[in-house]
Amino acid sequence: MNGFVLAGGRSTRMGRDKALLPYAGRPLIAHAVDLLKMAGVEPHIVGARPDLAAYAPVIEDLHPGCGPLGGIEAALAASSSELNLFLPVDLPLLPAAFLRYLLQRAEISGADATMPTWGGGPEPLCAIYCRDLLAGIRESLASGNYKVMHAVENAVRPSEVDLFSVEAVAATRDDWPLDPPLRRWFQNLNTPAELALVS
Ligand SMILES: Nc1nc2c(ncn2[C@@H]2O[C@H](COP(=O)(O)OP(=O)(O)OP(=O)(O)O)[C@@H](O)[C@H]2O)c(=O)[nH]1
Repeated sequence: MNGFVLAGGRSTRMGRDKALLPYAGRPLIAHAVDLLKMAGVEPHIVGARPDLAAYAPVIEDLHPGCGPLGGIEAALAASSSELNLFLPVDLPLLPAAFLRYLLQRAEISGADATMPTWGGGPEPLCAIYCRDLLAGIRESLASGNYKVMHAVENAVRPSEVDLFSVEAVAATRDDWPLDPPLRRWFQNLNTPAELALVS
């Protein structure tokens, strides 16, 4: 299975490139690529980032400037896998055990999209998408709608989206790590203040 770190963002809120931002002594991109490897998927980086090629093969967006949806399009277009795991570059506290669960869940359910919700909201950049979503995603891009959630809903029938609550699943599992605590797993680092909170 292929895994993709979305790394083509502009990091305007952080004020410096998030992919190369040091966290626990290593750049965020290194954490994200290692997370994919620990989950057992083949890592790739998506975005106009030839400077990150030492970490994993880089795939450039086919339609730059469309945000993460442009990265998802390029990844699905290049992928040889039926199922594809996506991760943003700025979630260093997410445990590999959760990604392994996500993969297992997608393989068992056969859903076209497998997506966690956390704190009541969907996490469409930390999700598994079937390659067949490409056509629907391209329709959204062509119509100028770059919202990932909208594009996924457009690309699949609701019955084919497996949207599940991380908190509800966590309550049933005793093999998920307690450190970092669940409330921090999806804490993405958008601003210097958010970075300071986890440093
Ligand atoms: N491939 C690709 N990835 C993107 C693009 N825009 C954002 N991303 C990635 O998507 C994830 C979430 O992006 P955000 O943090 O919301 O956006 P950002 O542009 O990095 O940061 P801001 O400029 O502060 O909004 C990050 O991992 C980004 O690197 C894009 O145009 N192409």
